[in-house]
Amino acid sequence: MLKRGLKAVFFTHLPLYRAPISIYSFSSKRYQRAMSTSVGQVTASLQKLNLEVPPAVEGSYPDGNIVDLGRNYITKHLAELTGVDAKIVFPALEWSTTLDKGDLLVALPRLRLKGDLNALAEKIASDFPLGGYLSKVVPQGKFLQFWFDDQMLLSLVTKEILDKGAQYGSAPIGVGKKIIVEFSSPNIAKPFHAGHLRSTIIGGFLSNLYEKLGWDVVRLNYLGDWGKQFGVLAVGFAKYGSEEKLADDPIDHLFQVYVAINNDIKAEKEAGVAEADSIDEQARAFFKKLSDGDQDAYKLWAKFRDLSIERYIDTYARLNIKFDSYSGESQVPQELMEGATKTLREKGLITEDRGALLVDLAPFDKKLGKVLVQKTDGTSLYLTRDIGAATDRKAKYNFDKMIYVIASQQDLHVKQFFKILDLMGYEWANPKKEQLLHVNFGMVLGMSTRAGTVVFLNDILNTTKEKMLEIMKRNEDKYAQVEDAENVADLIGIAAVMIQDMSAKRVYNYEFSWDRMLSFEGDTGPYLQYAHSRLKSIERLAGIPEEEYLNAKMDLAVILGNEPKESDFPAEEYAKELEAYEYRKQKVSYLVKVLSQYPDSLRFASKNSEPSTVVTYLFKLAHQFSSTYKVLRVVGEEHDVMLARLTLFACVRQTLSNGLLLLGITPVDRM
Ligand SMILES: NC(=[NH2+])NCCC[C@H](N)C(=O)O
Repeated sequence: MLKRGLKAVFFTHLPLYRAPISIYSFSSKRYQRAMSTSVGQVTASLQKLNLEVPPAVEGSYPDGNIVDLGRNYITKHLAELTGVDAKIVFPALEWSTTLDKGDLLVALPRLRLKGDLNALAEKIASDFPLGGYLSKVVPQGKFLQFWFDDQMLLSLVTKEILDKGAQYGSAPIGVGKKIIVEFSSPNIAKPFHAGHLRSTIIGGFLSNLYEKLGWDVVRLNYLGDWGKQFGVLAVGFAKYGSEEKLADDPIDHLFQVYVAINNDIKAEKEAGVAEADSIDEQARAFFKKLSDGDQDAYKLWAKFRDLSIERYIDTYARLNIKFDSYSGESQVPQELMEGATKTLREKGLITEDRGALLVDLAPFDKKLGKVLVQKTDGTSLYLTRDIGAATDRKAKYNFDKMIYVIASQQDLHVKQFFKILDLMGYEWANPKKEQLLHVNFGMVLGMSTRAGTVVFLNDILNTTKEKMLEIMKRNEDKYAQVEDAENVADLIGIAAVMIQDMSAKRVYNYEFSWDRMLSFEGDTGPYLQYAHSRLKSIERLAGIPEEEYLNAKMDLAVILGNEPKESDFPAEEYAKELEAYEYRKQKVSYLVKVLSQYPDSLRFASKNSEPSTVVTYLFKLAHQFSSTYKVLRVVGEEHDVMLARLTLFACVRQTLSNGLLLLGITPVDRM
């Protein structure tokens, strides 16, 4: 099953680097605090390498991001050579689209320079001090390409990765700020559908990401645990419920009960049972009792909820997700919803229609239309509960930012309640403040498990695991060697589901395909897991203690081996040797470049709330590793060469591991 033929793609595309200032927006005081602990370390490394310490442009983070260090260096000298302010130069330094176009580039028109820019590009390129940071500056029309010095990048990046370990890539951007990430939010007694799956995966990732960027993150699950459906469930439970089954598997049992009683409701409707005697009426009456605070009704409801949550906790743990709060629609204080309608009324935004209360949003935005905020019987609505919940959270947590991870199908709903909060006059709901954010996503097409209906996340994960085990068993010899195959299958399966979900931009729909996602070839979760386990095995097979190789001196000449000398070879062979050497050199150089880009990729991902940015990065890293490893063997080389190569691959493994964990995937060491 474990094919060696991993695809070698080395010119994968990177997103263009744009307007970096906004993603680093933190006050300079906070920045100073964050910087004060680590500036010494970097300065020391730079001095050792005889590199000048360029001034840190506000918003750069040279300690945790070597590319930023390079940006600062280029900014300083480009500002000097052109007379353009550093504040304009820094954000104009963009990522190159491919690794063969250098590391950073600048379009001179972006510096607002006038005159013959082609000639100016030539002049700057020839005057630019390389200073140990750069190997060359190449003019390309009105553009300048900056190439980092390979040895500089190798020394600084590997040191950075080894020093920071699991923290490589993090930056104190959000220190002192609080963010609420609301995600997953399934409905009790109803199926856990693809929308919940995606919300769980994307929300889990965003929470981890913000944490890595220094934010204080509150993970919040807003359960669908209120509404008439609980009346239906209570009536159903009296008829079909079993305490034993409830205790054994509450999520499944409640769903079965819900299905059974809904069938009865349907049958009643068809038979034309009188409203007063119907299940529907009993359900309504139960929910009314519950809303009015009846103790017995409350106890039953609380039991359903508590038992369900207990199960949720275990399943989310399989995905390394732990919620700080299981809130829900039931938890929204009545006063807050009443207060909201009162405020809206005072602002003259409420219209009444036969006892129901409406807000007309059309004058502000045609597409938002008219919305119901209170029903005739006075009970609340999904929308009103969201309004109340948001104000409640602001009071409780005083967040600086709140993200809702909800499917695109609810775009309108979210726009409506965001608009109402804004109309109510809350500063934090003002769209200009960008404190409320809806992270939406497209649909999953064709998802079903073996059992048919997806009742909860567990079903999806169990089915994936079974399928993964089957695939693993096809290779008997390999399978016999895997310890704890069940667990490994589970972890690879989870990676398969997650990577499939996060590979493309989140707004797109995708087709759920077992075959594709479980494949070890192509850009899949199993492929990334395989890359990680291979990296682990390199270290294992070398049989050298970590303490020894993690202190190796990272010398490019040692890693590459001696450059072939013409005198040592017959002419024909020499050409071949030289070509192989150059190829190896390019591979290593690109691998180090990719390693250095990890911190940037996290910041891009946070800017657009886009997990695919990190997934794309990890594939690029895995491909680059795979093609480099082919020409850079470890075992059998001289000791110091082995040590240096091991260190390089250890850095790749650390970065891959950090990225996988960030996505919510536990990397496997053997498979
Ligand atoms: N604040 C929110 N409305 N969050 C989304 C809740 C999703 C809802 N429980 C559903 O399944 O559709």
